[in-house]
Amino acid sequence: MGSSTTVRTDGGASTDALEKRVVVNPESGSGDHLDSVYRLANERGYTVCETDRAGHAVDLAHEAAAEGVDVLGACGGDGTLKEVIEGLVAAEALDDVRLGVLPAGTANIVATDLGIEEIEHGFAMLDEGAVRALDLGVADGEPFVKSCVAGLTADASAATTSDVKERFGPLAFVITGVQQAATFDPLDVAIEAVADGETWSWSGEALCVLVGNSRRFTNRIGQANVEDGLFDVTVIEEMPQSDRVTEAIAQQLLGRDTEHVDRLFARRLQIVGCDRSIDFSLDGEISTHDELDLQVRPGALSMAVGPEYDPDPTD
Ligand SMILES: Nc1ncnc2c1ncn2[C@@H]1O[C@H](COP(=O)(O)OP(=O)(O)OP(=O)(O)O)[C@@H](O)[C@H]1O
Repeated sequence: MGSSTTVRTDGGASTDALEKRVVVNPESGSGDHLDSVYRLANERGYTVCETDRAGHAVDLAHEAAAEGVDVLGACGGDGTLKEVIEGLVAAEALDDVRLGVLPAGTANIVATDLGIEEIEHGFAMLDEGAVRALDLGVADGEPFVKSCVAGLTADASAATTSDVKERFGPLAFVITGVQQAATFDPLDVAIEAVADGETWSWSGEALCVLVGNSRRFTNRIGQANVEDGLFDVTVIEEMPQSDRVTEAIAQQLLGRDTEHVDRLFARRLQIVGCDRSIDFSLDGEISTHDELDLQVRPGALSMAVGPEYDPDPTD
């Protein structure tokens, strides 16, 4: 199967003859999904491979590709999906595998963005739903689907407890971020972005740089356009403490542009830490870099989506 735009919708060829597998993280979310995953997988002709440690889904996805699996479910949260994609990238098998997320994590942000409601729905969409060619983000060779975040929110996302994540979902990161803002040391960064042949440069003190692939962070948080070949980039400048909560509320809840927030679209982006290395959160996984080069691989993922998925969400 290639990565053409809409590969198949309801009523297309049956998946019965295809090799189908699920990679499942038994520990993700509330950790009580394994029985139903085995039952559904059995009913639908999928083999199941369980992870037994962090990072294991990378190897299992790589093996699945090497063994000729055509349809692959990633069952867990955003971290498990990221690892599965990493395995497919390493196996150079993105073009050969139809991928689906079977949400069993805590926040399940990517599943929500793709309109996949829960595990059984994920199986149904993987077997019978539409498959779209979605952009993949790559940061210094490492793939990500949802976002790459530098600064305040990277700290916040590492510090956010699963209890808070469970209660507030995507807003948890913002809430924790605002709580931490008082003690946060801003980033001294230089950013260079390219879109449509034009270069945009910014340097100065920022609270955070938010690079969304399937996710946007400003003008109401939610799904970004994940088929436009562009990142949705937000730079939140250092600002007086008194403005922070007001601007967060204006951006997140009221969907307004504000003075200290810059937003642009880019297909390539370089972020350099000028006075120290920067912590980046790549789909929730933290790593430290002096500089990071981000690129979009347009339409690289063939992913099953649900009926609520919007190929072109408008502001
Ligand atoms: N068997 C395992 N034991 C312990 N950790 C595991 C195991 N399998 C995977 N992991 C790790 O668990 C981490 C969290 O998984 P995941 O992100 O899928 O779930 P979550 O954090 O509950 O959900 P979300 O990311 O949607 O909030 C991942 O970083 C993954 O590497």
